[in-house]
Parts: sequence; structure tokens; C-alpha cells
Amino acid sequence: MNSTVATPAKPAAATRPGSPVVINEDANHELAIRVEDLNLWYGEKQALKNINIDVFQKNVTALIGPSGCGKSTFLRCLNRMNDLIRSVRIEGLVEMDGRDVNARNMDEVALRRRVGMVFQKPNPFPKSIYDNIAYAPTMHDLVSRRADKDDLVESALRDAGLWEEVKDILDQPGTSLSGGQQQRLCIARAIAVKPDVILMDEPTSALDPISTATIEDLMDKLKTQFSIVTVTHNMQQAARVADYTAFFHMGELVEYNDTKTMFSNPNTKKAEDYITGRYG
Ligand SMILES: Nc1ncnc2c1ncn2[C@@H]1O[C@H](COP(=O)(O)OP(=O)(O)OP(=O)(O)O)[C@@H](O)[C@H]1O
Repeated sequence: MNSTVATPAKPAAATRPGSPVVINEDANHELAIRVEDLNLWYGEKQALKNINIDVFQKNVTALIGPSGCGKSTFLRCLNRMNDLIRSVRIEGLVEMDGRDVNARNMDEVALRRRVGMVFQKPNPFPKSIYDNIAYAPTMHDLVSRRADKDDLVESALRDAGLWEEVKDILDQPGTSLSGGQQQRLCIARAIAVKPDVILMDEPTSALDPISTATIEDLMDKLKTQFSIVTVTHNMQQAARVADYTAFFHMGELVEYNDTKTMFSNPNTKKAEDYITGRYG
């Protein structure tokens, strides 16, 4: 992998390593996040090696690759979640709106408002359904009047496809919902602070097939408002939901491509072997 940044707005960019082939040129190719020469170590162990990738606004980007290849580590670089791990050392650039998210003067709380996260296991706060949604926007001073909070709670729950199921039980604990509902509650909580980007780390791996399909449909709707970066082990899911797919292997970004191209005509043997189930 050389250090050329993936700048994919035109098909010609596909000739550059790591740059996706752009099939749908009408899609949005404005930059959400630019990553340049990103390296990460846990102590002595290097987990990310010279990653260069441009993530587009209002698309779904899937991160795929064998266990331990660095997908989650990379995802956590996008909102500085790795800062919470003491042994971590990071070099390189992760840029949003022309600002390095790792800059000393970057407000981490503000960053995590702009780059929300949904985890593998639904993790509602031990609060009511209503307060799960209203808590963060209130903390960030996005709302203060009760009527505004009510509107925000309703609109986030509607956007997460959960409103009709919970509108009469808003004062019940979030944890009383089913697993799939809890995950949609966590998505509603993430979107309530109006982020630009939503990171999802295997958001459906703990869910049944019906809840999984509901979340996949939801991702398709949410990408009209938000940029979504998702880690998945499920190849069919990546093929179904993602506009772009990045294949990681042993800490390297081996291929970054339009999803249709990745799954029908990958550029690299490693990606092809992984996608066709020959290893991983
Ligand atoms: N907190 C940590 N401390 C030390 N090493 C870590 C830590 N987290 C991850 N690693 C190591 O970094 C490498 C990348 O891990 P990461 O979890 O990012 O991979 P992944 O592709 O998301 O894997 P999986 O698909 O199994 O979730 C692995 O070798 C892992 O053991």
C-alpha cells in the first residue's frame, strides 16, 4: 500500500491504490472524513498500517475483513474512542471539515456529538425511553424547553422507525424493549444530537434476522441525512447496505471500492478470496 490518498470523485481515481471505482457518479461524493497515512499501535503491536481513505457524505461505507484485521480499531479512530485505551499511539491525519480530529485543541465532546456511535450490543442508558433520547441533546444545550424535547424525542424515534412501537410507553425503561428495539433506540439516541457521521460496529450481529432486516432498511433511510460507516462480518449485509466497501487485512486497507465492484469484480486476490469465503 503506498501513501496515495483515495480521492474517488471521478472514475479515473480508481487507478490510484485504495481508491474506489465510482459507478454511480450521481451519488454524493463530498468528503465526510479524510484519512491520510494513519498508523496505530497498541503498545509495540501495530494494528493499523498507513491507512488512506476518503469517506463520503451521505453514503454507507462498510468495513470488512477477517477477525483482528483492524476494522473496529479504524472505526474508533474516527471519533477518538481509542483515546480511552492507554497503550494506544496514533500517527497520521483524520480530518473532518479541514480539522485534524486528533489535534490537541479538538473538543472531544463536540467531536463525539458530530460522530455518533452504535455498538454491537445495544446499550441503552438505565433511563426511560424518553430520557435515553432527551439526555444528550439536553447536555449539549440543543434543547431546553419541554415542548422542544418532546418534538426531538418524537422525531428521533420516528427516524429510527421506533415511534409507533413506543409512543405510549415513553416512560418505561429503555432496557425493557426487545434487543432489536433497543438497537433502534440506540440509533435514535445517536441521531438525536444531529451528528454528521454515525459509526456502527457490527450493529446487527446480536440481533435476529427480522430485527437485522429492520436495521438494514433503517440504514438505507438514514443515509439520506447522515454519513454511515459500519463494520460487518456479514458479506450479504455489506452487499445489501453499503455504497462503498473497504477491505482490511492484517492492519492494511487492501481494497476500497464501490460495493458493486467489490462484490462482482474485486481488484485484489485477497479481497476476492475473502468475499468468496476462501478464507476469513
Ligand atoms: N485494546 C486493545 N489492546 C491491545 N490490542 C488490541 C486492542 N484492541 C484490539 N487489539 C488488537 O488489534 C488488532 C485489531 O483488532 P480489531 O478489534 O480492530 O480488529 P477487528 O477487525 O475489528 O476484529 P473483529 O472482526 O474480530 O472484531 C487485533 O490484533 C487485536 O488483538
